[in-house]
Amino acid sequence: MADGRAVPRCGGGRPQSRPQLDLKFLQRFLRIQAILFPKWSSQNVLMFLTLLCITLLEQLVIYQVGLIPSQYYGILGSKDLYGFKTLTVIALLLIVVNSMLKSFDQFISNLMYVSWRKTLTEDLHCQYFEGQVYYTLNVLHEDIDNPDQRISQDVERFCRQLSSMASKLIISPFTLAYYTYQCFHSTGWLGPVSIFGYFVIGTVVNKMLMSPIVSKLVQQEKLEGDFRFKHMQIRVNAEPAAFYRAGRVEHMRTDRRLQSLLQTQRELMGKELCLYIGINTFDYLGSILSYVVIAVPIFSGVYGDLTPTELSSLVSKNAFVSIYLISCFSQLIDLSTTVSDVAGYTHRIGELQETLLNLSRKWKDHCLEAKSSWDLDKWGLDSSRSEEEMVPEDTAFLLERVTLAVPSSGRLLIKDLNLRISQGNNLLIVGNTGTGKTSLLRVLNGLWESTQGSVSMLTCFGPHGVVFLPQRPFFTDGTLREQVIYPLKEIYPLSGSADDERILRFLELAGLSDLLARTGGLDQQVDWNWYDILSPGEMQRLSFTRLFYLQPRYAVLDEATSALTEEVEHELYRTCIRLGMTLISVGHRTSLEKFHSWILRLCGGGRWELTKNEGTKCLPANKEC
Ligand SMILES: Nc1ncnc2c1ncn2[C@@H]1O[C@H](COP(=O)(O)OP(=O)(O)OP(=O)(O)O)[C@@H](O)[C@H]1O
Repeated sequence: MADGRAVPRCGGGRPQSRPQLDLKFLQRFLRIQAILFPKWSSQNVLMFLTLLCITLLEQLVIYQVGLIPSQYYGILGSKDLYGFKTLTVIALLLIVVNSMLKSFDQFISNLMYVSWRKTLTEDLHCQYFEGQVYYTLNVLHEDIDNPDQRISQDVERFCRQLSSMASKLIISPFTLAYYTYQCFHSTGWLGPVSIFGYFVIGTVVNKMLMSPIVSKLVQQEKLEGDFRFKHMQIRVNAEPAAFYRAGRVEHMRTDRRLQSLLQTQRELMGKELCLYIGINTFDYLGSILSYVVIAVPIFSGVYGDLTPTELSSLVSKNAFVSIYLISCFSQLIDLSTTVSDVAGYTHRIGELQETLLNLSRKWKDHCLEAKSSWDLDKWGLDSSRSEEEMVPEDTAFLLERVTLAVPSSGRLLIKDLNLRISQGNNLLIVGNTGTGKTSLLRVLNGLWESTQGSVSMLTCFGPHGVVFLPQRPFFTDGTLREQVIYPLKEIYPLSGSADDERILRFLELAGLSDLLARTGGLDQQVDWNWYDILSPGEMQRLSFTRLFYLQPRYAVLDEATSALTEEVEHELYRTCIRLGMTLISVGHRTSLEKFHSWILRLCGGGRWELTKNEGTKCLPANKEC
């Protein structure tokens, strides 16, 4: 049996279409935007307007700062001391205002980043934690890799990059419109048309250069997740690895993942190099284009009647507006690397959203079909069940001709199983390794679907219904009380000292009285990992304390005493029965048989045998077992 430190695999990843800057990207991007901006709330509008005002002011100040050098030339040339002092004061003021505006611009972008990250992550969490979606995604589903990394790191980077572009994107329509008008005013249609044409060419070239970057970035993020997962695996399994003296082999395997990540990063950099060359070429060609725009009317004789002085002043004026218009476009083109990053993260988040949506839809359909109480949000407090749904009163599970196979390989585990689990009829499930004992419990729990037949759970989860103790004990971070009452969020049904007394009594019954001294109290915050400080036996005892506390009508125990002695097992089982629980156990020890009135033996290949504990009672279809 694995201990609770085992972590799920990072996901294989079925081949997906190559992520590109295509329609799929646009769909995914717009879907994310719909989450970030569900409506124009007052907060969103205020943030947008503030950022717009700041960036507009910034542009104005930058323009004024840009004029200062030429004013200095004039003042110094005419040796105007008063003018020099005044201009210096103005320059200092403008610099202070400019730096403040820039800082506020950055500050607001950062606020937007936090707000977007919150909104997007919470939205993903809603779907991820709905029903058993996180289980299906991490344990059964292989469509996408590293969902944890997508929710944490990819969302973070997406929001960071998007916020860094925000102010430039917000201001660009205004500056483009203003300088296009100015350019048209100075150069006629030739200036704006040639600059816009140049921008279109630059965009097309950049798009071609960006597409391979997007797919490489998506690949790099997957390898980044796999590398981090490897470290997490070592972190949570440090002790077993150390027992094996596995440092060298783990070093080699971790390095292998690192090498593969670095190789992809190098390839990504190679592709980015082409994009950088494209961007820089566009920037420098743009500066020449402004003079080409001016040169055409000069050489075609449009300004033939102007004197050289008039012509140079006209050139200077026209060059300024066209250079500025080109620089507005260049700034947009310079965003190409950020846009390709955003596109990569958009694909990864989009894939996750689609998978989550798909799984949560399936889960809802499954719940509707099963008409069961598998909705854990109503944990133990399910009052929505109608009278008819509760019948038969004493039945917890009803299985009719259930066939069960391994989801990934389709290997047959159980065929045509009929079973009614009712109050007072304790059932022991036995069988060789891999015959499907835990899988049957997964089906009872609703984690796996049966291939054929119907499975009905006619009770709810929690104190009034059924509690599962999984094969791997699970502990969350938190106090001793939080471990005992898990997964209830607050104490139930008693409060205050009465609840404390119950917990202390059950800790004693489970043989864990000393744990209270170790933690320093029920509500003492502990900074340790429960898996590191408890032995496997203690973990199982603590799981039983939880069971005693919740005191359900039905307890499903998957090898829950495998790390304990037969005497301790005897005591724990006796306590469960004294507390009125009906037990469904999976186990290998014959010592367990005396607590169960029925024994279901799984024989592999779909065969099974159900016997009353005093004498064997084989069902005809399976009597060859
Ligand atoms: N998430 C999974 N994906 C694919 N196959 C799985 C998964 N979980 C279990 N299996 C396979 O299903 C089969 C039945 O597993 P199950 O855990 O039910 O065995 P078991 O009878 O409880 O064994 P044990 O006595 O060792 O606990 C095994 O062959 C196992 O490898």
